[in-house]
Order: sequence, then structure tokens, then C-alpha cells
Amino acid sequence: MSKSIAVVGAGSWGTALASVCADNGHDVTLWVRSAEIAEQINVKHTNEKYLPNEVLPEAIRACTDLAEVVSGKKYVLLVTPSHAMRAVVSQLASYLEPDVLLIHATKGLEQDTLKRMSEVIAEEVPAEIAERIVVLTGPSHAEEVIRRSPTTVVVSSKSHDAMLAAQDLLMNGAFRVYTNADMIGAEVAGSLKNIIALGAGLSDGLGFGDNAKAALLTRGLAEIGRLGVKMGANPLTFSGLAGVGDLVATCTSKHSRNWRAGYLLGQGKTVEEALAELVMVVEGVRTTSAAKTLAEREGVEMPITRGIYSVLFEGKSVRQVVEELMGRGRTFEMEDIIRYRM
Ligand SMILES: NC(=O)C1=CN([C@@H]2O[C@H](COP(=O)(O)OP(=O)(O)OC[C@H]3O[C@@H](n4cnc5c(N)ncnc54)[C@H](O)[C@@H]3O)[C@@H](O)[C@H]2O)C=CC1
Ligand SMILES: O=C(CO)COP(=O)(O)O
Repeated sequence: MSKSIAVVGAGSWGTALASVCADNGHDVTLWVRSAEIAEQINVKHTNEKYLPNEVLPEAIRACTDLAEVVSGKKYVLLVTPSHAMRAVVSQLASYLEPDVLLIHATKGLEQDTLKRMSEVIAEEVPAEIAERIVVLTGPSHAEEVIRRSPTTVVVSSKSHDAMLAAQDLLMNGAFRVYTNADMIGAEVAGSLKNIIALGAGLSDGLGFGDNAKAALLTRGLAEIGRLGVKMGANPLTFSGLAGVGDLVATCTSKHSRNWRAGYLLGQGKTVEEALAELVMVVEGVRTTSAAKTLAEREGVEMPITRGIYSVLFEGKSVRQVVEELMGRGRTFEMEDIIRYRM
């Protein structure tokens, strides 16, 4: 049955998810900040800034009025960058239906509070809506989803029914949606893989080889899992789509903005120069800072995150960081998950 869906955020990911919803036969209203982009979507059915050369389904209607976009909708997808989530949700909260299903697809932590996106959203909406928030995460580059290239993602929620409703809404022959009840793990894994993607880009930009990249991915996932488990996540989530799946997709893809930013840094650009070259959001930079603080607060060792933080925020050279990482004391590979388990 066709449903009316609001998608909040018309960057590359919001636009691609709007297209998935349209492919599933639903009416989609997409909140766009820029009147120019809204007109382009409505008239030419394109979003040249965020998904150049792609034609969007005609069932997507763009609108710049946030209240109008979410009013009366039973399904709202939140796809803003993490730094904008609280402000945007606080603006739309009073227009939400009491039984609305909120699905967020943002990967990041709130900078000041170190909260996960579902926690941020929950603080801004009524309790009965907050209980049913869903996160959508996993290996899913917008550039491939818009072309209907086979993609698998995972939805997670404290509410079993909400998770199943999100799966029903979004699943189709090119977009396979799994469920996982571990919301903490899904959000931590999806957010923190961007730090490792920056590291993978740095490694490639410096001309390090496949051994270095494999080490980064594997040890990076180990430290993400350590923090996640300390926060209450299920360790198995880190070997699933939200964990290893998204880590591989992001660290090895030409589409990844985080990988590209790292690559430019590895080639000698400053953080400001690298970010200026990428039109789109690079979540990993803010996430590195948040994760470093979170790790200190939780007493969890995250040497790779700490090293990338030094490169991004303390002007340390990558070579020095690599020397420090390689020169650390001897450790037992599998100790961490056991030691940090709650
Ligand atoms: N692009 C992708 O392939 C995927 C992205 N994501 C996540 O989705 C989230 C959104 O990313 P993208 O759509 O890729 O970003 P993007 O860079 O393509 O677009 C950003 C969008 O956010 C809007 N925006 C920027 N600042 C804002 C503010 N202060 N208030 C409201 N809106 C603002 C922009 O107008 C634009 O529509 C991020 O957390 C990202 O990690 C998750 C999976 C895949
Ligand atoms: O999360 C993503 C793919 O799953 C997109 O990663 P980037 O933000 O690095 O492009």
C-alpha cells in the first residue's frame, strides 16, 4: 500500500533514500534547504550538487517548508549531517504525528554531548515517539543506491515492531534491509568507521601498502568494538553489516568522502584545504574528536583514533603517528573484547 513519507535532508543520502521510497511506490516529500535545489528536483528531477548526472523518480516532491514536509506523515526519515540533527529535529518536533515512525540514517555523534543520534532525537521529541526511533546504517554509498546497485543495510530500534515496520517500508529487490536489535552497536559502528576511513585514506595518500590498510581496518574495528562493548553494544554487531560491512565499503571506495579527505591529507593538504575540496559532509573529522573524548571518559584504549586525532587537531605528522603506533608495547590480539566487556 502506498504511503506518504517525509525525507528530511536532500544531500546525497537523503536524496538516494527518497529514491528508494519512491521505487517502493510511496509518495515522497523531500525537505530541501535551498529553493534552487528544490526547483531543480521538482522541474528537472535532478539534484546536480549532490548526485550529479542522476535522474530522480518523479514521485519525489521537494519542498523548503519543514513544517509542511512532516505534517500528517506517518513515516519521517531524518538524513541531516550529525551537527545539524538536534536543531532540525527541534524545529520539526511539534509538527509530528503521535504515532509517526522516525528513521534516522545519520552517521556521527553529537560533538558537545557525545550522544548517539537516536539519543539526541529522543531528547527533542515526545516520549511515545522516542521509544520507536529506528536507525538505518550499513554499507551504502548513495551513488550506488541511486543506481539500484545491490545494497544491504541494517535497521535497529529498541522497538521490535518499529524495526520491522522500517524494514517493510524500505526493502526492495535492490535494497535488502536486515534487522538487528542492538541499536547501540549499530550507531557506534556506523559512526566510528568514518575515523578509520580517514586513516585508510591517509595511508593510501602516503603510499603505504595493502598490509597497512588491512592492519588499520582490523585493529580499527577492534578499538571501535571495545568502545561499543563498553557502551553496552553486542560484540557480534561489529562483525555484521554495520561493522565490518560498512568499514570495508568506506575504507575501500572511491565514493567515500572520509577516505578522500584522508587521502588529500596524506598527499600533504591541510585539514581546511581537504575539507574545502569536498563539497559534501565529512563526518569523520568531528567524530574523531568526539570518539577520542568518549574513549577517555570510558577509559577505553583507542590508539588509532588517538593518532588520527593528533594528525587532525594537533598538527602531528602521520609518519610520527605511525611510528608511535608501531612502537607500542606488546599486546594480545583478542584480549580487548574480553577485558572491556561489561
Ligand atoms: N552519502 C552517503 O553515501 C551516505 C551518507 N550517510 C550519512 O548521512 C548523513 C548525511 O550525509 P549526506 O547526505 O551524504 O551529506 P551531503 O554532504 O551529501 O549533504 C548534506 C545535506 O545536509 C544539509 N545541511 C548541511 N548543513 C545543514 C544544517 N546546518 N542544517 C540542515 N541541513 C544541513 C545540506 O543542505 C545537504 O542537503 C551523514 O551523517 C552521512 O554520514 C550515511 C550513509 C551513506
Ligand atoms: O557511510 C557511507 C557508506 O556506507 C558513506 O561514507 P562517506 O561519508 O565516507 O562517503
